[in-house]
Amino acid sequence: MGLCHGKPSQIPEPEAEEAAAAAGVAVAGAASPGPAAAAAAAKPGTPKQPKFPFYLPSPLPASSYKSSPANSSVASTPARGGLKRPFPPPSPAKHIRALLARRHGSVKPNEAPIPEGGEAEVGLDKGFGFSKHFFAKYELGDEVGRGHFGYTCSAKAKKGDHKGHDVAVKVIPKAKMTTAIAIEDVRREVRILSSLTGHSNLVQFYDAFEDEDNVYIVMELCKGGELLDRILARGGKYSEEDAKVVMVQILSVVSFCHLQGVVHRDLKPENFLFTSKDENSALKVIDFGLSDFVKPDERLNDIVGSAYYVAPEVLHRSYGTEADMWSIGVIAYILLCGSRPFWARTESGIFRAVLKAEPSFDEAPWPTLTAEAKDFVKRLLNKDYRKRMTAAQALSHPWIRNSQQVKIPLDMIIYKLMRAYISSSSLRKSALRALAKTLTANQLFYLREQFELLGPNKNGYISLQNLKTALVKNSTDAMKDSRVIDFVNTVCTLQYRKLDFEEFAASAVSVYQMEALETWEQHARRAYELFDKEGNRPIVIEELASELGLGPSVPLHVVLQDWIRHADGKLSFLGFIKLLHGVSSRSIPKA
Ligand SMILES: Nc1ncnc2c1ncn2[C@@H]1O[C@H](COP(=O)(O)OP(=O)(O)OP(=O)(O)O)[C@@H](O)[C@H]1O
Ligand SMILES: [Ca+2]
Ligand SMILES: [Ca+2]
Repeated sequence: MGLCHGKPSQIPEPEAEEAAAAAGVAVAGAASPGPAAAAAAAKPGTPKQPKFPFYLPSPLPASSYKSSPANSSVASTPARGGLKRPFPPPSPAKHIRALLARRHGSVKPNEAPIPEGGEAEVGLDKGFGFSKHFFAKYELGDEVGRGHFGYTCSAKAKKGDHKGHDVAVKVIPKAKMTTAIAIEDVRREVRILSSLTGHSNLVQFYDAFEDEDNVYIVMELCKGGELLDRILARGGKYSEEDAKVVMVQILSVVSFCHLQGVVHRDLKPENFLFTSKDENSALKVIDFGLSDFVKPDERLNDIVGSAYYVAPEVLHRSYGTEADMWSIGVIAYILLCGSRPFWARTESGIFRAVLKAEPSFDEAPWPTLTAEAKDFVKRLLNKDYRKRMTAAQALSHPWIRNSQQVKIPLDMIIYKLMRAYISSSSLRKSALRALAKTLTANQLFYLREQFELLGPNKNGYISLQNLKTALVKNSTDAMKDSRVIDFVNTVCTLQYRKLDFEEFAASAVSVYQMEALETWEQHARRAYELFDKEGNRPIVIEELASELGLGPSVPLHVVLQDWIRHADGKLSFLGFIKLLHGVSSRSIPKA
């Protein structure tokens, strides 16, 4: 395989960055990050950041970034304390050090060589059960890219279905698989990539091979380079219209993965490739090396991903598919303004910014961008994952929907919300029904699309069985591994009457997401008025306590006195809001 071998494509970052890293970066008002993040960030210093060929070489001190055209519009999270520090343009993101430590058995800077052999490897089974005949079927060509775990070459198929065609081969050296976790990750990467099929924005998997030295993942060759290249080639910024074209493709494939129960966990511009050099070329997601299966009601806890793109709840070690939506928010922010929303010179500084700092929307070009673009990004970069848009909701957002032809996909959040609704008391149901009556046309658009996807009968009703039918229509092999179907079965077996659109809307509205709206107060007040007219009634304290999951140790009369109106014993506005949230709000701490 003489043609395709590792070439040193990564050059260290400017020294100025390292010096600042050693000095540490101040994030105004930064409280200490969660214990997990603190542990991950415990080591001082930052590994050398690889430099991208398009990255403007800057031997100048950090302050002179300002004069660089690529940085003229930078926003600065750490600058909130007073010091203005424009950000350098995006560069390839490093994986989180805690993740690398887990995989390689010790904390090492990104670029440190992985020891070949050694104690950690004793007894590791590096057999994958893949065919051993890669070189009989393919002729390896030039290297087309590389990452931390492997390098990718073009290759020509010598026989089989793709005979004569160029393909891409990701070569993952077994010498790099020094822990059982690292091996398991490669197994999962192949399993996920091979089971997710049929989406036009997902790189097509063909085959997997292995020999003594490597695993070879054969897939469709994308000839158009990484999204990061194009962002940098454009000097960092996309027009809103161009950014939407990129966003639609990202959201479409990510919504597909999420419905299948796969969370990517490493969404960043380096992991999206264009199929050709053409301006309008399709975009494909690659690199499922950190992906995992996740059930809709499951929380993952390993710290995984790349620092600039990692969601706050990942650092808190409790997350699901919403973590990918945060990363998409970071990508959208970068596309629109050319700089990273959360930036610092050290990993721990980035984590502090992610956990505590609000990205700037005040500096150029934000004031010149549409209110809808800003709203779109803000609703992805919400630190509370429960308030963040899902991929299907983001596709329904007016910023996207008003100018792009998009097919709204089925959204698993609907299933989760419906399950909670069905097991709620009739009092909470009527509170939600009042809230649903205040929904705006935009919000109703998304819900109507979801209702249609569930296949209502000619009288306009759906039964819980429709939830299963709709999901099965959209399933791939990945769903078997993710056990999404098991979750949906638990919803379908609940006993409940058929729902018309009005009740469906009440069952599928997310109170948390509505709280994130600027107009929330108006929605809530209006809904309370409606509820007061139609659903409010005198409350027995014990009933309310059980509705809200308050245990016997809680002094009910003290806690609940603000939630009940003294004049008539009915729910107060505060009580109404508590009721809307229901029991689940008590089990999850506020972010
Ligand atoms: N199908 C493909 N067609 C063309 N180039 C590809 C393809 N797959 C990967 N590449 C190139 O190889 C690079 C490395 O691939 P990949 O991201 O899968 O490796 P990795 O080692 O897991 O990366 P990371 O360090 O991000 O974890 C990509 O960034 C891209 O430039
Ligand atoms: Ca990658
Ligand atoms: Ca990877």
